[in-house]
Amino acid sequence: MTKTANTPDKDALKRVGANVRKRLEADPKAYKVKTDKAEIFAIGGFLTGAECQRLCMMIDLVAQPSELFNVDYSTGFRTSYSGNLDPRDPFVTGISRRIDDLLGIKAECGEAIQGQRYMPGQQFKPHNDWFYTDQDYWKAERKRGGQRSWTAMAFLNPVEKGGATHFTEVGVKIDPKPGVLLVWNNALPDGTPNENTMHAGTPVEAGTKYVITKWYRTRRWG
Ligand SMILES: O=C(O)CCC(=O)C(=O)O
Ligand SMILES: [Fe+2]
Repeated sequence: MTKTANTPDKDALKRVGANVRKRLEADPKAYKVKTDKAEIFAIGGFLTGAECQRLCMMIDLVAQPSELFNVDYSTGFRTSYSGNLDPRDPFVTGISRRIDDLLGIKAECGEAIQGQRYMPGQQFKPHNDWFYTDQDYWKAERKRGGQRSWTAMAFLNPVEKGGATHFTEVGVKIDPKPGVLLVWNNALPDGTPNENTMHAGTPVEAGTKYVITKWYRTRRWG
């Protein structure tokens, strides 16, 4: 078998990686994390304070234990509460479009925005957002959009203590700061999954942590 056959969506991941990279590198608001292991960018002030507050309220309405209500493929160590935001809500649609525009990825490739809330002691242990294509779940995911390309994640509130996003292989910890959007390429420039994107939501020690995440597929999602 060829390498491409072993790495589904490789060419598409390579193409979207290059497009998004070019766009972010030309964006003065996007700060690139200084590492050659992964493509990670931070955009400060992506969401206003009012938008963050509204999103936190919406998350409280939909949040359910992540491990019970979401098929979590990559880890059994996700103790936060989470839930999808209603994609038909005009406010949610607006936020979603802004993320699509920032990255220049077609809206149809984006999954529904997921909200997540961590209380003290809760965490999301180290995992990759890309799918392991040798696992059973891949049979379904292959047909509903395929491999994940980029991830966008925004912090919505200040956390009293803990709750940093830790890229364990890169060795970078990003403290929650409301309105900051993190985006990263789950693939390498050649379109293969990047093991160095392993990351964790470290335990919240005091306070509550709210985030939204939007994962993009290489093809139309759903
Ligand atoms: O909460 C975090 O810092 C990480 C969240 C995360 O890894 C995800 O939503 O995929
Ligand atoms: Fe993740």
